[in-house]
Amino acid sequence: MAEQPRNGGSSQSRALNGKVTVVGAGFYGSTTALRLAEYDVFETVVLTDIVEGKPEGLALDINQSRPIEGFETKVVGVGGGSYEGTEGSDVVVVTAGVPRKPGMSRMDLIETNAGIVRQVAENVARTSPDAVVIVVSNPLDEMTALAQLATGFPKQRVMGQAGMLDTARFSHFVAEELGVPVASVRTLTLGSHGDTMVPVPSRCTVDSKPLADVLAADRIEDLVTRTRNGGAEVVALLKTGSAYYAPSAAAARMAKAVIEDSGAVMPVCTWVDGEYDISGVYLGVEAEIGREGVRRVVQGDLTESELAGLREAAEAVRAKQADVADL
Ligand SMILES: NC(=O)C1=CN([C@@H]2O[C@H](COP(=O)(O)OP(=O)(O)OC[C@H]3O[C@@H](n4cnc5c(N)ncnc54)[C@H](O)[C@@H]3O)[C@@H](O)[C@H]2O)C=CC1
Ligand SMILES: CC(=O)C(=O)O
Repeated sequence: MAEQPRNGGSSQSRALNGKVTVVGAGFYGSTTALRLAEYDVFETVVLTDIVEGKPEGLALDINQSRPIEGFETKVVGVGGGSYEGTEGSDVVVVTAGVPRKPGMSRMDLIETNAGIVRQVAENVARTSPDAVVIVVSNPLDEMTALAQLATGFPKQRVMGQAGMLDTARFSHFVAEELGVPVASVRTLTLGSHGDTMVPVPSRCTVDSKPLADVLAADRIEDLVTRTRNGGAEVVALLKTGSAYYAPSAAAARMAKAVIEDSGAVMPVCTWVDGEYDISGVYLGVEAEIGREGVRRVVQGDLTESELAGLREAAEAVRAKQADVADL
């Protein structure tokens, strides 16, 4: 008997809802589009790029996997920098921009990517004025602030993806270290997607036990450092380009939480206005995500040193975010 598609070939389709546009059909954008299509939640995933042919080809390729994987979401590719077909998107994921090379910091990308993100944001504001925007281009905290300025959207409708990824890396490292299922591990990272990232060991558990009860302090510190350098570790191994499997999983989950209005609480880069006594800055904190973007920032307990780290991160990114308006 021939292999059946995942849905068993049923002609009954589930209710699909809304449109998500992924800007940038590189490694991050194309894997995000694939994950979003495979969720089978959105009606349409639009993949766009300045390059002609690549998004169209990737869309055709993903669509041809529909009978095998059993999803009904359709992917549309739009090249040449056009936004035709993206109009009225509910969610836009901005992956356009250059990735870093070995030895570069995310901040080394700021001038090049600011020009790209500004141009993309202006097009998004014109074509999808009600969208929730999820920025991933680096340097993340600064590009998120720039996208909000350039779209003019309310701050809760523009957020950045970093904390989900950094948290996932931390969880993976803890699970590997202890030889336990990743599902038994809960971790958290806050702060910036850069040197002032704040992994939060006091909020980490393994099978509901505090991490400090199951792992020695010096090993926890090693994993904190490895998490802070998680992106650079992959860049050094790849030699060209940066990570995209874990990053795309993180961005796709955020987009899904928006369209499903799920209220999921996740670490994201969002506008902080008073929480932790920090104000007026885009920063990595936990937030409840729904159809309107960030419903609210969720303030959790932190130790004194973790709180000091978060405030330090806020000051570091505030200074850079103040400059992005001029880029
Ligand atoms: N926030 C995070 O956690 C992470 C962020 N990143 C960042 O995501 C960005 C993309 O990474 P990759 O996909 O690996 O790079 P890539 O080089 O594979 O793809 C970037 C794509 O953007 C396109 N592009 C450039 N200018 C554009 C414009 N004006 N409009 C539309 N498309 C445009 C390029 O043609 C290219 O296809 C980088 O800035 C990278 O640093 C990557 C991983 C994690
Ligand atoms: C590229 C990047 O930001 C990361 O992998 O963390």
